[in-house]
Amino acid sequence: MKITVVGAGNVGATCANVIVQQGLASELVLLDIKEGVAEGKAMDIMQTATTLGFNTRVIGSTSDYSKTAGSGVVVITSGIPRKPGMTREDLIGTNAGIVKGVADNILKYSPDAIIIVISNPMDTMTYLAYKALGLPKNRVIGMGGILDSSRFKYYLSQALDRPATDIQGFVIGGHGDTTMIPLTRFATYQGIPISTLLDAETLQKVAADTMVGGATLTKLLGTSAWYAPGASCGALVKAIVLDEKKIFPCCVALDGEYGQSDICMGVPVVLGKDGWESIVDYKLNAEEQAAFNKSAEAVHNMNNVLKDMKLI
Ligand SMILES: NC(=O)C1=CN([C@@H]2O[C@H](COP(=O)(O)OP(=O)(O)OC[C@H]3O[C@@H](n4cnc5c(N)ncnc54)[C@H](O)[C@@H]3O)[C@@H](O)[C@H]2O)C=CC1
Ligand SMILES: O=C([O-])CC(=O)C(=O)O
Repeated sequence: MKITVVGAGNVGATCANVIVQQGLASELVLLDIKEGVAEGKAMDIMQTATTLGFNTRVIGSTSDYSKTAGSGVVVITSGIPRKPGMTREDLIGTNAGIVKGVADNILKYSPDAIIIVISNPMDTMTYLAYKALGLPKNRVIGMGGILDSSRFKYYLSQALDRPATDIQGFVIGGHGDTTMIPLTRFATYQGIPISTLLDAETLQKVAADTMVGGATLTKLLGTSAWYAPGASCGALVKAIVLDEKKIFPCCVALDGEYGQSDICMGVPVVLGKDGWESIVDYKLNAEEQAAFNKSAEAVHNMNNVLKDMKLI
């Protein structure tokens, strides 16, 4: 399958590298507006082919969307990242216009593509892509929940002093410092409920650390993270390309599920060749549903900014 990654910065280039190293694409196009950067990174990745043993053709493009024609999956990472002290929501003024322009161009050349949105504020950028493109809802997916869940499992593994790969855990809701919802009740260590292994105070700290996981990295790095975001996107692409039918929390258009409509938010979905194929109902308790509703209110408020910007 031909895959395009728009934005050849930290996240886009990492994501492209993950996709190529796993042999998920026959051809991968990396596109950026910065003259020569996508071409340079594509060439650099291609020069790992003999060492790592892959045969994907990696092509760089400076703003030439004709090179992306016929892509089956398109990942959108274009836009600015936050700096320490900022929220993801602070990026909307710059990134909304960028995402809208990119999405329009992508659709012209790849009308059948499944779109994965990464640019922040991701829930609102996914909603923008969904509304602006008019694609079937299963073909627009925001990446956030899988990353937040990997951070949740990381913090749980630190608290338990056990490997993160032996831990299951999901984060749903918005992809914001205050809107994400680590589902502590559902977290398990090889089938054992984690609530029986860690005290309530530790669990609360794990949830709080998870929610500000991106901000913590931004403070350390001076810009936001890229290895885990790139790997997370790679896992979503893999599930689509290989029609895996795996469950990942992704930001998708809700139509009554989890009590919300006219919004894109993180819920567990089954991913396969058609994009997200169904939403899994975790049957939230009253407290979890209240948190989900509060999260949705904040996301709706951000989505309304798109109307003020006359983008939808
Ligand atoms: N959803 C998630 O979980 C995550 C989202 N992000 C978001 O992803 C975005 C990218 O982050 P980074 O890669 O770290 O930033 P970066 O600054 O390293 O790269 C962004 C790239 O987008 C390019 N770009 C800007 N406007 C463009 C346009 N119109 N067309 C094509 N390319 C364009 C820039 O030239 C730059 O190379 C940010 O908005 C960040 O907040 C980052 C990590 C995780
Ligand atoms: O923290 C940020 O701004 C980037 C992001 O979404 C993440 O790493 O979760």
